[in-house]
Amino acid sequence: MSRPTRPSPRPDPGAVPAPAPRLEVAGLTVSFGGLTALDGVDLTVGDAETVALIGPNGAGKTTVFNAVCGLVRPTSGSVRIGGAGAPASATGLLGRGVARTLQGLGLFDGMTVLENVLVPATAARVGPRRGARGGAAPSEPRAAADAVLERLGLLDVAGTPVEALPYPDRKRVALARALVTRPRLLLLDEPAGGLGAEDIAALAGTVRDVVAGGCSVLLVEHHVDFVMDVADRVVVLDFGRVVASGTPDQVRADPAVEAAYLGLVAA
Ligand SMILES: Nc1ncnc2c1ncn2[C@@H]1O[C@H](COP(=O)(O)OP(=O)(O)OP(=O)(O)O)[C@@H](O)[C@H]1O
Repeated sequence: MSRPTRPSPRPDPGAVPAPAPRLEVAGLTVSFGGLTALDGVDLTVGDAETVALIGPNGAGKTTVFNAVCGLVRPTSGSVRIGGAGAPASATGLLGRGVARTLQGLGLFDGMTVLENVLVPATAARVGPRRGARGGAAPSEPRAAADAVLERLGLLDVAGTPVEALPYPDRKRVALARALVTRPRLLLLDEPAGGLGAEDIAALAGTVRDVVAGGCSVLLVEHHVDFVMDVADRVVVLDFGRVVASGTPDQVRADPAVEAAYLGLVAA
């Protein structure tokens, strides 16, 4: 005897749809000629969440960032920021509330600390889509720049040419330049690289403050202790594939991660 079929539930027309994740990467594959740099990567970053992307050199971490920023085109798969496709320009990213720091810092030598930080603050104000991300574009670039320099302890060197500063201070300038636009999604490429223990502890505090303010963070980092300290979730890449993901404790205990990465770091 066949069972009576249960009517499928009808969608509730009054239901509020769940908000899209701040960042959703689905099935992302990127090939450079014959080299598959990313192979079906899935990754999400929720509201006010810190996700770390780790893996050995060449695993594909920076390529994920570049795809999120629209700098490399996916061979297949998708990148969605707040539910919409990745913009293809720097001002488009600013308008969507995305900011990024670079491994190589990318500061403008010959310009002061303040001038460096004013560049995106001004662009966020005059960009074509200001306010499109929900209204956080700084209304007054100078005030926004001063506020972020004070927050990061850089006010005293605001008038100093960036190239005259020691490396840890230049790294903080790069972070200030990203934070001045009050991003909703912050991409940090090796933020702890080249820093000593004291600066790494300060950086961890800044990341926590930023997240407490509602920003989501995706970071690429080789400094495992820093990652385990600040990340809510960790995604491990190896040869362009996700080999593990979970809380820091889950990932630390995963033998595949030990084999692919953590063992190498400890060695
Ligand atoms: N524009 C490009 N053209 C050709 N190959 C590239 C390009 N960008 C990256 N690759 C290759 O793609 C692979 C992934 O590189 P990617 O820089 O994303 O790795 P990564 O995990 O960020 O490494 P690292 O930790 O050293 O920064 C590497 O084999 C790299 O040589």
